[in-house]
Amino acid sequence: MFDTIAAISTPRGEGGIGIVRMSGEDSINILSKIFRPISKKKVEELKNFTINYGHLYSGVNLVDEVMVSIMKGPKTYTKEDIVEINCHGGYLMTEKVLELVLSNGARIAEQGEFTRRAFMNGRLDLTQAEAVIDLIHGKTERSLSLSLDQLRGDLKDQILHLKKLLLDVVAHINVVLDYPEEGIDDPLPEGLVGNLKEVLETSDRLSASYNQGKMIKEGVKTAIVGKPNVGKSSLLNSLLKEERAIVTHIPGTTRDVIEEIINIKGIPLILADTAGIRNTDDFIENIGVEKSEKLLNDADLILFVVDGSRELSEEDLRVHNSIHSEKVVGILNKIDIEQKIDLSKLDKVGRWIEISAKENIGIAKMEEEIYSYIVSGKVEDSSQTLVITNIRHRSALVKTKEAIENIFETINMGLPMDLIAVDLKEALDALSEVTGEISSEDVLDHIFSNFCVGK
Ligand SMILES: Nc1nc2c(c(=O)[nH]1)N(C=O)[C@@H](CNc1ccc(C(=O)N[C@@H](CCC(=O)O)C(=O)O)cc1)CN2
Ligand SMILES: Nc1nc2c(ncn2[C@@H]2O[C@H](COP(=O)(O)OP(=O)(O)OP(=O)(O)O)[C@@H](O)[C@H]2O)c(=O)[nH]1
Ligand SMILES: [Mg+2]
Repeated sequence: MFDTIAAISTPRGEGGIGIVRMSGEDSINILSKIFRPISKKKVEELKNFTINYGHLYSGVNLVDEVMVSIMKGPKTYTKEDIVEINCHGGYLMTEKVLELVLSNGARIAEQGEFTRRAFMNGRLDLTQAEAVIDLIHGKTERSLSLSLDQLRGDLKDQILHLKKLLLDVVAHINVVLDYPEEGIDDPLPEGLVGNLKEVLETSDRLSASYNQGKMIKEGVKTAIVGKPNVGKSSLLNSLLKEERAIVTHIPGTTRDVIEEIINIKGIPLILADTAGIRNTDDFIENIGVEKSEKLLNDADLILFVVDGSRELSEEDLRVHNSIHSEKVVGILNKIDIEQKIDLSKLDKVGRWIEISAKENIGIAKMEEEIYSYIVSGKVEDSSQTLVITNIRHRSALVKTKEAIENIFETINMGLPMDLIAVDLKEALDALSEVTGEISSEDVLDHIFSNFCVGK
């Protein structure tokens, strides 16, 4: 049995209501020391799954007028007894209510400790617990919907299904080993080879889905680069539909990196407008240029902007030389005025999108093209197929896949079947890591430390 924990579960600051939550076997006893229901009933007599109006007292002193939810385990969020005190919101009031339960026997909860208990007590598996944190951090509709699928248990069910397929193979091998007359040298039955194939295909598909999942969850780091004065800041402003960055006719206007987030069809783009890249004697501008070049390397996507109304220059070529062709989209700006540029030397750019940032021409089409560029080949319809968003899951699924590949090698070489037992165990262990059936304190500490207090 764990001790009784307490925390403020609502955000700090002023709000209509604040919730102080307790979980553990002492919760109701602690409540009985501080809560007087208006019904005059004793706290112990209050019915399970009720919400009760009354007052909190510290000794004889009134602390607040509250509503208290009583939920007795095991059918609760943590499977333990839970008491939720709904007090008046406000920084000081919620703090005082928390102090009151702490001074009556509860201990302050660590980050994520309620959800950790839900996991330890078996109400959630680790993928579901991770989904809870993702829900709280989720910033787009699509990331919320992936987290909700995971909280519902979609990934857990898939992993348990894969484990079941492998356990069938394990059972067969154990029989062969126990009764050698079955023939260790006989090939694995067709059906069980099918099991292994399914595990291989699914672990491969799921681990590959991480690229898409990461993009939906964390966004695409997008750097807007180009030589000075081509219209990078104007482009940022037109994507944001807001005059965010300073635009002037003077080259070298932007010095620092300006970061803003936009959302294209549910995928966050973390846009960075950068200083125009050129050789300059200006000390401050030079720092900006260095930052721009660093961003070029870190970005998932580069919007390389050129000015169509001017001839191609050495400065354009310098930027062109420092970009990676796999992640660049060309933006041909200023198409509203006479065109002079020859793009043929900029051969790292596979696709050019024509716009006028100043006159707002081609912006919607550009968003479409950027979207299709970032999702090309990477995104399936994520409402239909399972997508993972967590690198921990990906590493384990890659381990699974590799273990099964080893098994197929063993089979193809016609080696005795008992040799695959080790790889089977490795695959099963990796799958158990995903669901948390196998987990270390360190891994759990790491996962739950990303939670909010009170979750
Ligand atoms: N006030 C409040 N709102 C909240 C939560 C909470 O803990 N408290 N939640 C916290 O994240 C979320 C809701 N999630 C919850 C998940 C499971 C259970 C629960 O009691 N489950 C029981 C079944 C209860 C029943 O059968 O009626 C169980 O699984 O055994 C409660 C809340 C969002 N809103
Ligand atoms: N005609 C025309 N002018 C544009 C267009 N886009 C930007 N400009 C003008 O080009 C000049 C430079 O624009 P900025 O957006 O500041 O260019 P930048 O690339 O951010 O420049 P630096 O920050 O100095 O690197 C301004 O005078 C803009 O009004 C366009 O589509 N058409
Ligand atoms: Mg600028």
